[in-house]
Amino acid sequence: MLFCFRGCEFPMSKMEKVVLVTGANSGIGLALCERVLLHSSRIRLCLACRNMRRAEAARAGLLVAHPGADISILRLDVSSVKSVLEAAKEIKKRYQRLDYLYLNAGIMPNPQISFKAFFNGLFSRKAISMFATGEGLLTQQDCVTSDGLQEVFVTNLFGHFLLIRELEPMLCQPGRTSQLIWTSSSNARRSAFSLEDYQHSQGVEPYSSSKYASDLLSVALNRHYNKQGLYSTVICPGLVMTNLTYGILPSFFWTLILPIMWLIRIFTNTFTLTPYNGAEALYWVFIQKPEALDPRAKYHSLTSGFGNSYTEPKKMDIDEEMAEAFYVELLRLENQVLRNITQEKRNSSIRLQKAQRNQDFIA
Ligand SMILES: NC(=O)C1=CN([C@@H]2O[C@H](COP(=O)(O)OP(=O)(O)OC[C@H]3O[C@@H](n4cnc5c(N)ncnc54)[C@H](OP(=O)(O)O)[C@@H]3O)[C@@H](O)[C@H]2O)C=CC1
Ligand SMILES: CC(C)CCC[C@@H](C)[C@H]1CC[C@H]2C3=C(CC[C@]12C)[C@@]1(C)CCC(=O)[C@@H](C)[C@@H]1CC3
Repeated sequence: MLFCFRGCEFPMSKMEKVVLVTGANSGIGLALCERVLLHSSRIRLCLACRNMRRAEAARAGLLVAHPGADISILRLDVSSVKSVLEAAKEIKKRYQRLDYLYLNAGIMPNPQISFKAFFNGLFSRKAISMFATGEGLLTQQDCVTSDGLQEVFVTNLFGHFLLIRELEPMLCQPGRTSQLIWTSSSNARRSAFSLEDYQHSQGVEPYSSSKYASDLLSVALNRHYNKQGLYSTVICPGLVMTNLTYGILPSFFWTLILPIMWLIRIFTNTFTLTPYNGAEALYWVFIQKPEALDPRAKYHSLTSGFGNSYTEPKKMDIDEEMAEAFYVELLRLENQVLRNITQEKRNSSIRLQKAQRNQDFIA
């Protein structure tokens, strides 16, 4: 099918926008896919997930409601450098453009609630903000990946950074804009982050640190890439019932206290609760002109006491110099991991040659 555009004819497929969502097989990512498909049938959607069985199930579910939609799946484990490099290669092979890259995959491993802090906070002036941000209530236990990186840092931030860097030529094309949209959090806190330990190997709040890191990085990316037509935005989905929150407290408990949470919603509009409501700001950003978005604002999904969803920007607590210094550190780390991968490849090819020689000798 041909489509007329400014006097020249392009095949329709070239006009379709490409949307890639990491961690798209459940929760907020999946709800976003649903909303994007409801908005337009003329998009090419790619679900980038670490588990192909779950990805296929999500794709099948979306196709039931949107038969004929262009939905593909891609293997991507953002915590593995090798997987990110392979996925980037595959994306470049599959698509000629990338209009929206949703950096949504995220983890909060082994969360522990401080009930003492919760009850102290409940009877203080900070009660509302405690419910909105979860500040001081949660700690996590992190671990180190086979690449030698802190798991929360690499999953929530660095794997995505590598992906952006690998896809740079696709994302920065003349005469066209592309958008990066980070699923950050109101739990992001400056005091949980330190430039000296940006992977948060020493602390107990890697989640908060990684989300603050994504806020910093987004500001730096805008500084470096806006001129090339690439725009970065951070959003917070609010408190949403997903596998992530079911890791904090069991799902039956959340269901049990649902009436209490509806009540709390009267005081804080951050209890979006459903993935559909949580995806509000991610979708809102999708339908905006990227140039019109504030690079220093976080866009929050909010839901009123009556259940109406809307998006509101709030200025972030970001220092430009710190954002820049962090960006430089990430570039350094990128160099280091890429060098390691090259070395590993060299070593394995030497091992292969050795094995071949041994084989020839035995034979
Ligand atoms: N729920 C909430 O209240 C809030 C969530 N967020 C953020 O929203 C984002 C989505 O989380 P949410 O929908 O809540 O939770 P889910 O657990 O439902 O979704 C997380 C998604 O990320 C994927 N994922 C995790 N690790 C990796 C990895 N290494 N490589 C690729 N994919 C991975 C998961 O895949 P798999 O199914 O295989 O585990 C899943 O698809 C996260 O970044 C989270 O931090 C922010 C604020 C509040
Ligand atoms: C609501 C109940 C009566 C009691 C629940 C207490 C806590 C377990 C929650 C209160 C605020 C919640 C919260 C989060 C997790 C669960 C709470 C601490 C998050 C930190 C989850 C992940 C995010 O990214 C944040 C936006 C959430 C902020 C609020």
